[in-house]
Amino acid sequence: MTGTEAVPRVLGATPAAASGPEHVTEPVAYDAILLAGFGGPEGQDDVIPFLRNVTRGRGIPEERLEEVAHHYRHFGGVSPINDQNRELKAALEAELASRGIDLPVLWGNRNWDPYLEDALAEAQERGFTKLIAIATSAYSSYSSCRQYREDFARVLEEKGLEGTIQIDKVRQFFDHPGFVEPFIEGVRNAVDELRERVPGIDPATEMRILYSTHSIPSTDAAKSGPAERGFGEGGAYAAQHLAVAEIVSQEATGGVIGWDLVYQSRSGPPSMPWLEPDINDRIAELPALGVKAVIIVPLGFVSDHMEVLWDLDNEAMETSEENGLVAVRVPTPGTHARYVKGLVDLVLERRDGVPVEQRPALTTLGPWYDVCRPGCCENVRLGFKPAAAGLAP
Ligand SMILES: CC1=C(CCC(=O)O)c2cc3nc(cc4[nH]c(cc5[nH]c(cc1n2)c(C)c5CCC(=O)O)c(CCC(=O)O)c4C)C(CCC(=O)O)=C3C
Ligand SMILES: [Fe+2]
Repeated sequence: MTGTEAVPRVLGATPAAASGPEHVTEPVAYDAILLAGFGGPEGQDDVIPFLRNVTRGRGIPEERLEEVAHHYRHFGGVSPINDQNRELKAALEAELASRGIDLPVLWGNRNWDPYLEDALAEAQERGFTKLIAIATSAYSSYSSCRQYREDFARVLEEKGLEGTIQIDKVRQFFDHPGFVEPFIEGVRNAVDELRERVPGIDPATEMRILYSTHSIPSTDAAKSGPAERGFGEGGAYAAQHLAVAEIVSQEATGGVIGWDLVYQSRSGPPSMPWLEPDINDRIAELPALGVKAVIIVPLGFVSDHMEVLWDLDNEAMETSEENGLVAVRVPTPGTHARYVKGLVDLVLERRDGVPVEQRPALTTLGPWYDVCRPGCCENVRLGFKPAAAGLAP
């Protein structure tokens, strides 16, 4: 700490995240923000081509694809994710305007229209050469960080824009207050709601908080984040979720209510290990512990996309009911004012080259890196691919 300002760093600073080549503290004159989304289908005809885009070369079993296609078909073939990103883009533009910041927002997706290619074409047309990307994913792993960076590099290469357009990326923001505070508020509200719905309930013994995130293959998890920091089997991915869950529990309940980190939306062949326990398996164990009500927190997700609507609001809710539990699902950050403000702060942090000591982070793991090391979050199954926004090898 420099002592200039009280930064809300609940657990104090950690040497591992201290200033180094992974943090950029030189100001950069960015031309625009690149909002990089996942993308989703917007009609029945889009469903299969979209799923082909997502799963190309991944070895996802046919039955799993049919199952996921069914989730989309249930909602008319429309994923909510594109509208959520349209709303986020509008909210970012309003926040930027209200703060007098002149940075246009270009939106492009990895897997569906509008594509990253379209956003880059627009950047080229408008003569932009320095973009700061916000990917709609908060944690470190292949799927939630590196895959975005590889796609930036691929599109720049395909368009012959390497060396002309620079794409930087804001740090993974899992422990930024703008991302975490909406969850704290959501858990507080959920506790109040459950007290009303289950009169006389004892939160300490009869409530449980389940922090849920996307399962990923165990090999991807082990490779998430820099190996040097020794995060163990679950890698930075599991460590980050555990640290954020701890903070949310402390801030929202004083640590009184018991909690677990659980996983959802497993894919891949059954023979391949993915992170566990599955949320539904954990829910089924809770009645035997005396639990009567469960608070489901979609801690791994920035908005209410398909995995939240289907796997939590449908499946996990049904499992809770079957097990005689009252359940509440907490909102995702979505377009919460604190989240939107936080994303703009993350952009300014890079534009202005804010010293690391002044960057807010609520866990000892962060503030996370601006530029990743060469092998960070590499996918061992798919092999090495070049990635933008990284340190030179
Ligand atoms: C960590 C993670 C996030 C980040 C969490 C976050 O920050 O949001 C995320 C986000 C998303 N994943 C999404 C959709 C899909 N993901 C799939 C497949 C996979 N996801 C994986 C992981 C993640 N995925 C993995 C390891 C696979 C296996 C294939 C592979 O190794 O790459 C498949 C194929 C079918 C299947 O296998 O399930 C689909 C359709 C959507 C759009 C939802 C909508 O339309 O609303 C979003 C935002
Ligand atoms: Fe996914």
